[in-house]
Amino acid sequence: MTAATDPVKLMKQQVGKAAADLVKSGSIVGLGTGSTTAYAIQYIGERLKSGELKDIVGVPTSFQAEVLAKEYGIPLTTLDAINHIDIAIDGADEVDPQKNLIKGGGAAHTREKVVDYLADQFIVVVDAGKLVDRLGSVFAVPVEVIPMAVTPVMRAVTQLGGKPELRMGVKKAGPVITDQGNMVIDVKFDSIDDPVNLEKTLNNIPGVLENGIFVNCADLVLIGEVKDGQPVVREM
Ligand SMILES: O=C[C@H](O)[C@H](O)[C@H](O)COP(=O)(O)O
Repeated sequence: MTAATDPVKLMKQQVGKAAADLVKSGSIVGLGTGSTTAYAIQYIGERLKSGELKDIVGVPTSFQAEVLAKEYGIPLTTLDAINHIDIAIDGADEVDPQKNLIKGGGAAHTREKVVDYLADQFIVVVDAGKLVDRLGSVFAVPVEVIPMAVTPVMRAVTQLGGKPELRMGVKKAGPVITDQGNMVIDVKFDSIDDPVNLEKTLNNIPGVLENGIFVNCADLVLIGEVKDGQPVVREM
């Protein structure tokens, strides 16, 4: 693995590697999405290539994860072909002290939620900048919406006290389109006091497919930090 030099990249790389080290031979592995998980996927591939790891099969949570897994030689499967997932490794945009998460900065939270909740062990990999006292402090909640329902869903989340913004593409005119062909509304709340209920309330709005609040799901949160110029990984 090429060493990263940027401190944030270094933290992501170290924490991704630490999670990849927890994967055992013979496992079915949920492969998350994002820049941190990308390092875990890379390192799982390197362990497979070196023969240290054998008989791994991955379940990708996005087109990005699928492409990376193929690049690093990780065989893939689908949920139709398996009856469980041993371990899932995935990033997050915010993590609170109860290990509740906001995910979906890469618009992949719908498939991630399916895979991460199915896993016997779900490991979250983040750099220290993702830790918050209360969900919603910094990040908006990504809400995947079917295209014809964007306007009524924006109205409904405004009535709940949120400030909605349709996520727009970068280097692409128009809105971001998810792997499912839908759109994403980022909803900023001043404060999320009850993530358990907000997750359900958002998903009950007609036209919403899934939102990025993950509660009671993470088993282990690994945090990458740089201390005295050295990358370290600690458990939450
Ligand atoms: O949709 C994307 C995912 O939920 C990511 O896992 C999340 O946004 C964290 O990504 P990153 O590791 O790039 O910060």
